[in-house]
Amino acid sequence: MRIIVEDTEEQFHIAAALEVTKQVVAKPESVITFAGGETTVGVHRELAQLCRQWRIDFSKMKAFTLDEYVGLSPDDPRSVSYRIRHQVLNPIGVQSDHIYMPDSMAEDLQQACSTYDRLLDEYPVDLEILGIGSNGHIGFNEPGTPFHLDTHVIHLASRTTQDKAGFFGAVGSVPEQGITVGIRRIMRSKQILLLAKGKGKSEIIRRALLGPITTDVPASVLQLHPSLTIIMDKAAAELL
Ligand SMILES: N[C@@H]1[C@@H](O)[C@H](O)[C@@H](COP(=O)(O)O)O[C@@H]1O
Repeated sequence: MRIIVEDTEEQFHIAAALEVTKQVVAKPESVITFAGGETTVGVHRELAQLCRQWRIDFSKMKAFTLDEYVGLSPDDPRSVSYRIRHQVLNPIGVQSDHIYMPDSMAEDLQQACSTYDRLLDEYPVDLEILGIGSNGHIGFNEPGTPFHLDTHVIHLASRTTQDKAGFFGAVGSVPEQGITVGIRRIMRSKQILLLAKGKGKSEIIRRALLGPITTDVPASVLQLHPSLTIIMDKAAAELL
């Protein structure tokens, strides 16, 4: 496990963006999974900036989204897919036919999960970018989710619904379900980049990295990954 702690939020964004850039410079046809949430917004901004500044070619890479709210279309500005495409994938010039997302509008969600798994089988992930929920979730793998699942549909934990209430305007407006790449598949990626910033993540980061490996804290499974990098700001790392 490689741990990088940056003094400021700005340095955190730059360090994380550089990590992604290094991957693409070393292997232009990389397959990368992107995560939504507030943590990655500044990282995506920096990636777009690095791309503009250094003319890095991201056009050969393939991008997957880690999760999505069930019932939100990719054209809905609140969807994970919309935000990731507009924050980062479009600005860095990832080709639209190189962008994959789970079909969270499908009538048959199980089928949508299988389809996504087949795509992920076809394009093994080089770098998985993850945030962490305040309850330890990665993607939408909420506490209690078995480690052996591939892409699946879950009910959001009440803690997650509360955390996302601000973004959606009210608790009642947060979708009840999510579709997410499962932990088994996350663990198959060649490299994992876990990102955390802010004091609000410090306790769960301590439990995830130093506590027992348990489904109660889904991110704790990452301790078992052979190529895990964690980038944090000082506030998120303060209890380590
Ligand atoms: N499912 C997403 C995760 O992919 C994200 O990493 C996490 C942290 O979100 P935030 O960065 O807003 O704290 O929660 C969300 O619900």
